[in-house]
Amino acid sequence: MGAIGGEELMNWEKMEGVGNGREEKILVLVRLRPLNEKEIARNDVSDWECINDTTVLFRNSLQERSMFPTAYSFDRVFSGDATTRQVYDEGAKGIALSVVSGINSSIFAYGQTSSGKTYTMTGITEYTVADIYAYMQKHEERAFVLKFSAIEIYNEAIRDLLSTDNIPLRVLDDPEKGTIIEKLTEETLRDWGHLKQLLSVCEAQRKVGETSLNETSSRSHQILRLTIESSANEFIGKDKSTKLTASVNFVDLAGSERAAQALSVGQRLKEGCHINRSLLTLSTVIRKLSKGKHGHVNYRDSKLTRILQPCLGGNARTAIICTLSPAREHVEQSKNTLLFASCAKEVTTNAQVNVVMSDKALVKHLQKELARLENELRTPAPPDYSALLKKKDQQIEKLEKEVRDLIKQRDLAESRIQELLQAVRNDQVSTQWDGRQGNTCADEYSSESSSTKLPGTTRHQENSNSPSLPSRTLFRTRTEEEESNTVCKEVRCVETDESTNDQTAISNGESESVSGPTETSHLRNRVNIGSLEQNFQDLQNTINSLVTRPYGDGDEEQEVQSQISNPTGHKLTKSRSCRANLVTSSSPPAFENTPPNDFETRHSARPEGRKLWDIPPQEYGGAASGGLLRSDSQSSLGSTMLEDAKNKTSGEEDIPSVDTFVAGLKKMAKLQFDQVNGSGAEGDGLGKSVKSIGIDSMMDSPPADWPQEFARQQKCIVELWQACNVSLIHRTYFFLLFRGDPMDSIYMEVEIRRLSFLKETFSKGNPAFHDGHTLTSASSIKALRREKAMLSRLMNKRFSEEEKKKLYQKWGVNPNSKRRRLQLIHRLWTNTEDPNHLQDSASVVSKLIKFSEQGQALKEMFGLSFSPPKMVRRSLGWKPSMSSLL
Ligand SMILES: Nc1ncnc2c1ncn2[C@@H]1O[C@H](COP(=O)(O)OP(=O)(O)OP(=O)(O)O)[C@@H](O)[C@H]1O
Repeated sequence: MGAIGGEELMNWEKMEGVGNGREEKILVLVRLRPLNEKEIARNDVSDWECINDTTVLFRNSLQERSMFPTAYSFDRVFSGDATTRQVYDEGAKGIALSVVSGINSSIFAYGQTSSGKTYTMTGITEYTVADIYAYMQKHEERAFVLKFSAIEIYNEAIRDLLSTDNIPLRVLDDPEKGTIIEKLTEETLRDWGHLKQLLSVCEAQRKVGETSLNETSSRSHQILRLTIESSANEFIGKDKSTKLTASVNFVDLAGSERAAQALSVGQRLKEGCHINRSLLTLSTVIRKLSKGKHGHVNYRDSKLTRILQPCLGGNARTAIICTLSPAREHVEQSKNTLLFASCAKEVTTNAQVNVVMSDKALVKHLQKELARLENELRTPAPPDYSALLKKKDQQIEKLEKEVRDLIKQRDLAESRIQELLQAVRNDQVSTQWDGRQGNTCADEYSSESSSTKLPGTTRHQENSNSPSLPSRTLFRTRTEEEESNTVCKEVRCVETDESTNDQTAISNGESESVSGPTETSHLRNRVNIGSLEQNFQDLQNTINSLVTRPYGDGDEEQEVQSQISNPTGHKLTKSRSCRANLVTSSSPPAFENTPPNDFETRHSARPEGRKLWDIPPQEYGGAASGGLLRSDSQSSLGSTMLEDAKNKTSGEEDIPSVDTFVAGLKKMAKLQFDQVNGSGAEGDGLGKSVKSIGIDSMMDSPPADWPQEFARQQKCIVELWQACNVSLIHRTYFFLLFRGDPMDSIYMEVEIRRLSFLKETFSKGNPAFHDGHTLTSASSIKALRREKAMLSRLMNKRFSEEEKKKLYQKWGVNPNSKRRRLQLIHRLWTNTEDPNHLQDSASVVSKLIKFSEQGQALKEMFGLSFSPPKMVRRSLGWKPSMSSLL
């Protein structure tokens, strides 16, 4: 038995330059076994030849596949006549004996079944242990403790080979020790004889079975672990005592096999599957590690790799002995083994000397470290004052700027408060003045008992053909002076004449329309309230920004806020018309508990039991783009085509349906019809203004030069659409439905007047009120932008790639640009001069919203077409046909 001396070991370490935490590659040895008796008996020949100490050659004597031999190089190769002693001495010894220097080490045997793994590992284990004992004997100055444990992994279950229990053991992750096996027996060795006895126990316990390739085939992976702890005798029990501790693993893997070759069935087949699977995981781990330690390595995919993780790229020195069978029938398996060996030689490990300090030594070391740190703290490095000063200066400068900005904002807020107060005073004065006139909105609310016949009724009374309207009185139930000194009026409108049969005027939730001074005054009040709301909103925005400032002066903020919330010492309460603006407010406004009045109870504008801020914005008329108005009621008119249009347009993409559009048109026409007849509803700034700019002309028959007039009106409408940011879908519906028929004149007129009013209102920066919701220039732009985005999303659904390509080309859009679909939509309806552009725009949008272009047919379906008016009387000529529509 060869022995190793301490000096020899130390020399070897110096020579190799390892053991101090440097990386080294796994040592890969290849051992070719000689042909066995069976193989010789069947005249098998070996195609493998070790041409030198490091190269093995595959020489295919049959030359079936390649004319040329293949050479494989490794750290060391051993031919069939090499002994295990040679393999140990010239290969594995250096690695195995690192353990005595406190370095973990592992020796693996890898190869196909019957290639000689167990044969080799038995010898290697024996020689290593013998050398370790020899080393211990030569180093009496150190005290050694040897511990031994042994496991086998059989069918993915871990078994303690030193225990007769067959209970599988669990693998655990210990934060300090890493992967450990729970309840594993670890025997402290008494002597070499004791170890020999334990090794024979393991051999007896290990699962071995007969296969056609190996009579004593190992059916499990075996890991024998020898742990050596050593410390110098002179320091034992003393402060300076340190201990070296390391383990050497002897790993005899189960052999890879082909079920067909091993003729495996039943239990053997099952074993073979587990063996091959865990070996595959080992190969994968090795392959990944051979490419560098980047990314995830699947150690946890098998118990084998999980337990051997430190040996594979961790804190250990590792040698792998790859065993080959020379027989021709095993060529493929041998090549696979060499492939594994080639990968393994690229894997690096990082072995370190494992020094364990005694508790006393550790305390001493820590005390020393603590003293060093305390010393550092006592004499800190001088700070960089100039850099600190510079930083402080910058902070001061920033804060000064913030203060200047805040002062500016405070001044602005103060001036807005003044403006608001002035506006409120003016409003009060005008209300009082209007009250004296007896014809104003304030007058309408002035007395519960008085019943005043309105001047606006005169016209109807003159007209004997029209039914006379009932006299109505609108009255105010409370004012700010009378009740809560509110700045905005809390008003409600009720009919005094409950007995009247005429409910038409209020059936839409609208108030009575009157002309003359009453109308003017009411309108002025509305405008005043509208601009007050705007002021209030602006003011609130300013307040919000002031309140959220990070460096605000608390007193200043409070002062501003108290001025805003109580500028006249009164509590600010918004009128009902202000409520929509308060929907976004986080706290409920002061009228939260105001019960619905008679008017609201009877009409759906404010559902009972439901607060106004609970109502979703769309119920106020969500399409605030000056175009389509949403209608809850769906037209019963329709055919398959209409239904189709409805289903396709009002569904998934939230496209207003064509009947919603038609309902809006009809409503508008009805409103204007009522205006002209004096029986209509008011309460809508838009309707009133339309009337005030001369609705009567609508009753004229279409002019003789109607085609020219139609072109002029259409151009005018298209320009107004653009100016008022009208919905593209509205434009498309309108454009496709009204194509120049003389009967279109009424709708054309209505559209022009509506849009002219909107344009004028927007140009003054005022909001327009319509159908219970507020339209502003900004809100219409926003809504249009939303609609364009929605249409652009539909491009992919409605057009094929080819069609889209053509469209991009036609509309001058770069087909490669990122936002090409939106760019295209943005180009639609922009050129108001070019009829082709308009027609093309309508075509694109109609396809996107799946709207049929059969305008005339649809018009008839919706009842938008009517007989040419009989112009008997200017004021009545179109009324019968119009009535039939409404
Ligand atoms: N180098 C060698 N010289 C002489 N005989 C050998 C050599 N290697 C292996 N043998 C013999 O070959 C047979 C199979 O060897 P061994 O059991 O070690 O193979 P194995 O690779 O461990 O197989 P398995 O994976 O099936 O357990 C044994 O009888 C063994 O004695």
